[in-house]
Amino acid sequence: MIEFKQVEIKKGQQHCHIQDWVLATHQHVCVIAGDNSPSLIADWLCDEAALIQGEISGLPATIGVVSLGIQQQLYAAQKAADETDLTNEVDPGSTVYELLREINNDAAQIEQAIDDCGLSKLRDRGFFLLSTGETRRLMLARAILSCPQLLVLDEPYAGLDKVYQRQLSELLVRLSQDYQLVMITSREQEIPTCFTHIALFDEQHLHSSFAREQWINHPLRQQWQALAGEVSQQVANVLQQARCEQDNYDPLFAIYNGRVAYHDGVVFEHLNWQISAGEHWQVRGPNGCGKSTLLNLIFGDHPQCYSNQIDIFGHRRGSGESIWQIKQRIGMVSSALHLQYRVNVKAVDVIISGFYDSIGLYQQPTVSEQEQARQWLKLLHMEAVADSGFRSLSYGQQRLLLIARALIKQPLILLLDEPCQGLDYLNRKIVLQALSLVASLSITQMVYVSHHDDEAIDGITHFIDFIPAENGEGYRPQLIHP
Ligand SMILES: Nc1ncnc2c1ncn2[C@@H]1O[C@H](COP(=O)(O)OP(=O)(O)OP(=O)(O)O)[C@@H](O)[C@H]1O
Repeated sequence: MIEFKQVEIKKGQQHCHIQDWVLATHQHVCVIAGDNSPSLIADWLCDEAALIQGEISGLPATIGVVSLGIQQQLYAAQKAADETDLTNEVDPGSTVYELLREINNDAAQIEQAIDDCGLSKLRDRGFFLLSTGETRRLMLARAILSCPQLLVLDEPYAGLDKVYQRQLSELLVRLSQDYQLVMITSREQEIPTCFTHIALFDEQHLHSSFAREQWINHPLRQQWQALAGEVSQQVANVLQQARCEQDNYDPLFAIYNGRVAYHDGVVFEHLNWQISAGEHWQVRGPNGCGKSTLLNLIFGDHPQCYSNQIDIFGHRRGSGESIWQIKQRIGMVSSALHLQYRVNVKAVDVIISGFYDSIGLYQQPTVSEQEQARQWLKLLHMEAVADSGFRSLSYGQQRLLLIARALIKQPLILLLDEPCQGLDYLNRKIVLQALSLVASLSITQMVYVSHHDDEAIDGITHFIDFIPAENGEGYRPQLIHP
């Protein structure tokens, strides 16, 4: 059995306190939290956080960890190995197969992990080219290949499409027969049957642990739900008050016969779509169908922007428009942006950087910009970390800052590519309810991506579904609207 006694784990400004916690060998524990503190356990297991007090005993010799923190580590290692700055080429990163072999050389075990995690078509694809869900599946395969006795999974469902969510649940049930599982999750709908116990964390402390059946009526759950309603309303109020006169465009964006393809095949084609005034859209479809690609075509960051016929805010893309003026009217939150945001500027400056569309802050902000950023920190209950470095914060706190960064400039279009990834139970509820208010009050127009049914945003009535093409080559869009 694993035992925590008077433990305090610390990383930067984050703490996790566990007075007394015993995980019996037969228990599979699901951790739910009102903050990101339990992620520090995963961080400590990867030498990314320090045990500054107490004792943790009974840990097995091999432990596998899947977390967004570990993914950031691998991204940093791959970037460090990237020497293309010298050669002026784009580095795809190590291939999926190389990254699996790095963990375990046994060919049969690698094949099993490839099969379990749906990586067979991706074995030769470079790390930097993988989509969000493809990267998550790679991280899971690496953890399984370490043959762990204990598997710690921090938000393993984040980024997985519906098919792989189901496959992961089945896989966890199978793995639970051989390994002990600890899963940190903000998604109560997605707790596989093999989890027998729940541990609740609140305000950086282990609050309680109990049998799974007691969760649904737990008082803390009701309390969090009420709090989420209150805070999300405050967020919507601030956005509504700050609203100023903006130019009107109709449509805001249009793409004609859109197509994206690489040397190894088509991602999607035949996309005729526009965002008309007042519409909010959700883009749906399996991992790798081109959702993030489409959002990057809107944002202007995709290399195939100019081989497509695109109109944005009344300009034909590529007709001499100022890309910065266009970007100023678009807010973006995505995992790719999160991974690229590797500078260690102060939390308050991360929010201000939204005004300048920069990663980091290189200009002297105005007094009004500074005041607005402070107001956001207050709303997010993050005033205490205003001057802390971005990198010293938890993944979820970083994500909240990036959401505020996208909203602060009152964009005409808000691109939200799985915005809730990494948020804890409470903040996920706050962000989703706030976005529902933002959509129904038409404060900005949204293009939203999520794979999770419980992350629906009220007010979104228009959908693009990417479905596999009949000829087996890539995906075809299907537009659904009232
Ligand atoms: N340079 C490239 N060469 C080949 N394939 C690429 C390249 N860049 C991206 N891809 C592939 O394009 C596909 C679309 O990627 P995209 O990130 O848009 O998918 P997605 O629908 O957002 O997926 P997810 O649900 O996992 O986030 C992926 O299969 C990705 O691996």
